[in-house]
Amino acid sequence: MGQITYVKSASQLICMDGEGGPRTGRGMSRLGIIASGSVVIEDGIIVFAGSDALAEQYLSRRQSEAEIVDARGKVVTPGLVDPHTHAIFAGSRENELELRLQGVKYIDILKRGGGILNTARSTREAAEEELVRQSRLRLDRFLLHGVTTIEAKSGYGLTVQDELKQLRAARALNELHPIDVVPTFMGAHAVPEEYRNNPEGYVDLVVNEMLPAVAEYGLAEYCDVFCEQGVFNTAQSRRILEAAGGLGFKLKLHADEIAEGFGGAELAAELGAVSAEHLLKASAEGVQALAKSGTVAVLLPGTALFLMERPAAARSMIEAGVPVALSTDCNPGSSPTVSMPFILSAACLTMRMTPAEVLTASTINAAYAIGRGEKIGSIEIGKQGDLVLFDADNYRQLPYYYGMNLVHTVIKKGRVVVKGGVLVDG
Ligand SMILES: N=CN[C@@H](CCC(=O)O)C(=O)O
Ligand SMILES: [Zn+2]
Repeated sequence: MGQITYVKSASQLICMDGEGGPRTGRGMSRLGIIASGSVVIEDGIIVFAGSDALAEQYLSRRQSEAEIVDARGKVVTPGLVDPHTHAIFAGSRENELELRLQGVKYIDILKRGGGILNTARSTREAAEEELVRQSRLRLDRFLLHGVTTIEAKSGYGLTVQDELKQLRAARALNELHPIDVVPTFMGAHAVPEEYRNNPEGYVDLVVNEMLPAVAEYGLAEYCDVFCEQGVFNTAQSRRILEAAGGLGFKLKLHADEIAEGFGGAELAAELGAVSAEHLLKASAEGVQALAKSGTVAVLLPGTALFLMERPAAARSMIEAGVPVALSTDCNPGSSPTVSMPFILSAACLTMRMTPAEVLTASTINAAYAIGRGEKIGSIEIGKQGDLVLFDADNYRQLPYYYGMNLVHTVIKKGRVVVKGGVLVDG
């Protein structure tokens, strides 16, 4: 008999069950709510989800003692999934907030050698253990905000050795922390200072040395590129992503964040990328292309807010049939937050997504954005036992109480890792 966790009598159990594949259109509003619902997890896997009465019947047939988690008065959702982070880094950049408040543009800070290049300096300087130490604290904070899986990109090393170091840190954290970390190689995050006058030379390095090394050590599942005016153009992005695809990486793209009509969404769709991310300035054609290719749009309303920019056109994307996911974009420059609950509020308030849509976008659709839709993102038999218990009467309160953390309990693979809003030791 296995280890059983019995999450008992939630006022609302948000199952997100029933459909294979990421949700689109009206499907994003179907939450699969069970009032007075319970979940049974055995050896980390969900073995029952349904009404309290049926849960009692189910458990009466089992011999094992169950650890009971009282969910009365709580909303229970799948563990939140953050499908776009740059969470493995050293240092911080609060000085840039003040620069931007004075009117300096984010991209101009990068062009002056700050921004991503600033974090690249501190990340290169940090020993691997120090990188793990600083990032681990960030992962603890993610967990306290109900996040049980994150994607994490490299891209603050920008040399072969430092990119590998960052990805090894991600792997170490995946092993030592309850949060699952899905690694993405993003050597093409910025052109480092030593290649300032030879950007093509840096693209050669990414293609000929970094990608093969990352593949050889099995350090990343995805490859991503910052496809943007003044960073990597569409031809360079295509070259890198095609090489990555040839080595077996799945693809992501930072697309259409800053420049209007740069063609990032179109490129992501054409290359069959799993996700296209940011999309603040995506063209109408680009949005149609994403709908056709089934590429998940990972939207980052916190970043738009923090950069004081107009957010992505989530409503048009949902109407066009694009599967939409949400993310913090946790990074030290454009979005220094780990709070998915805040992102849910921001998505409602700045992009007019509904409370039901933002829950779908931060669970099942976010799981599909990182290729984990069959394993996490919903409360269904056979899926991983990752759950969050919120101190709320109903799911609409989650984005409503903005800027508040209502997370009470977090369960990862059947184990209680946050209780009463506090990390559980061990
Ligand atoms: N835009 C590119 N990359 C990150 C920001 C990284 C940074 O500023 O350190 C983003 O997704 O927002
Ligand atoms: Zn990003």
